[in-house]
Amino acid sequence: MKVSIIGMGHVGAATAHALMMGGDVEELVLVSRRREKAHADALDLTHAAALLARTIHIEAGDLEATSGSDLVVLAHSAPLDKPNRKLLAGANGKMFRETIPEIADQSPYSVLLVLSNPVDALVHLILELTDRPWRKVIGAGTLIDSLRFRSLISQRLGIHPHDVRAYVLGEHGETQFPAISIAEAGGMRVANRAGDLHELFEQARRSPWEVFAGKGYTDFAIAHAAAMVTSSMAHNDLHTLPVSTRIDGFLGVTGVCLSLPCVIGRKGVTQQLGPDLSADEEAAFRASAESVRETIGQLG
Ligand SMILES: NC(=O)c1ccc[n+]([C@@H]2O[C@H](COP(=O)([O-])OP(=O)(O)OC[C@H]3O[C@@H](n4cnc5c(N)ncnc54)[C@H](O)[C@@H]3O)[C@@H](O)[C@H]2O)c1
Repeated sequence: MKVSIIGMGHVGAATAHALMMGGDVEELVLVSRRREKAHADALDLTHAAALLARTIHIEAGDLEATSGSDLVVLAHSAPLDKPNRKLLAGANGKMFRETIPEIADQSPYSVLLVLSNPVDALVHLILELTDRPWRKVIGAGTLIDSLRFRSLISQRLGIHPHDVRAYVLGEHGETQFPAISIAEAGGMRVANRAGDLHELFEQARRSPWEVFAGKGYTDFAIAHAAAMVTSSMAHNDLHTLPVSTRIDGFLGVTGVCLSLPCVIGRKGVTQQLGPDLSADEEAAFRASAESVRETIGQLG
C-alpha cells in the first residue's frame, strides 16, 4: 500500500511514525512546505525502520512523488494558537483550495483522509473541489473523541476499550455528543453500569485541550487513529469507525459532513450506518449539522 502524508508538523510526523510501526504500508511519501523537515523525518524514520521486521520505503518529495497513492493523509495546516478548531477555517480553507486539486489529480483513485481542522468542513470543501466520490473522502471526525470516551468507560468498568461499543458522533468540535442510548459492553447497556456517562463524556471532550495546554498540540492519539483507518483499508478489514463523511438524508440532514459509524474497506467507506438514536441524540445530531454548516460558511 502506498500512503502519502501532506504536512509534516506534529500530527504528520507522529502519523508517519504510527504508520511505519503499524506495518501496513510498503511505501510512505512525506510532503511538507518545509522540504528539509520532510527530508529529515524521512531519513530519521528510515534509520528506525532498519530495526523492524517488515520492509518499508520512506521518502520525502513534492506532490508529484505522491502520484498513485492508495491513501493520502492530509495534515497540513495553519498553526492553531488557541483551543478553538473553528479558528482555522479561513486559513485552512484557503490552503486546501490551493493544494487539494493537485493532490487529488496526482492520485485519482486514492482515499483522502482529512486530519486537519476544522475537519468536517474541510471534508465538505474537498467534495466541492474534486469529483471524488463521498466514500473516498473521509475525515478523522469523532474517531478520536470516541476513543477517548471508550478509554474512560473502560477504566470505569474494567473492560478492554475494544469491547466497549460507545460512539461520540456529530461534529469534531463543540457540538459533538455521546450516543449513550446505544453504548454497550458485553451486550449490556453501558448506561446501566458505568454511572454518569455525561460526566465521562465531558471529561473526554475536555481532554484534548488539557493535552494542548501542556504541550501546545496533540499528536499521538490522532496519529494512531489515522493508523487504524489505514489498517482497516490495507486488509479490507471492514471495521466500523465513527468518521466524518457526507450525510445525505440521515435524520433529514443533507449535504453536510459529520461523523456517523462507517465501515472502512480497501477503497474507502463501504457503508455509512444510521444508528437508532434517542430523541435527544437525534436533536443533537441535527444541531451538530447546523454548526458544521456555519463553519463551512467561514471557509472563505
Ligand atoms: N482531527 C483531529 O482529531 C486532530 C487532532 C490533532 C490535530 N489536528 C489538526 O491537524 C492539523 C495539524 O496539526 P499540527 O499540530 O501538526 O500542526 P503543525 O502546525 O505542527 O503542522 C502543520 C504543518 O503543515 C505544513 N504546511 C503548511 N502549509 C502547507 C502546504 N501548503 N503544503 C504542505 N505542508 C504545509 C507546515 O509546514 C507544518 O509542518 C491542524 O489543523 C490540527 O488542528 C486534528
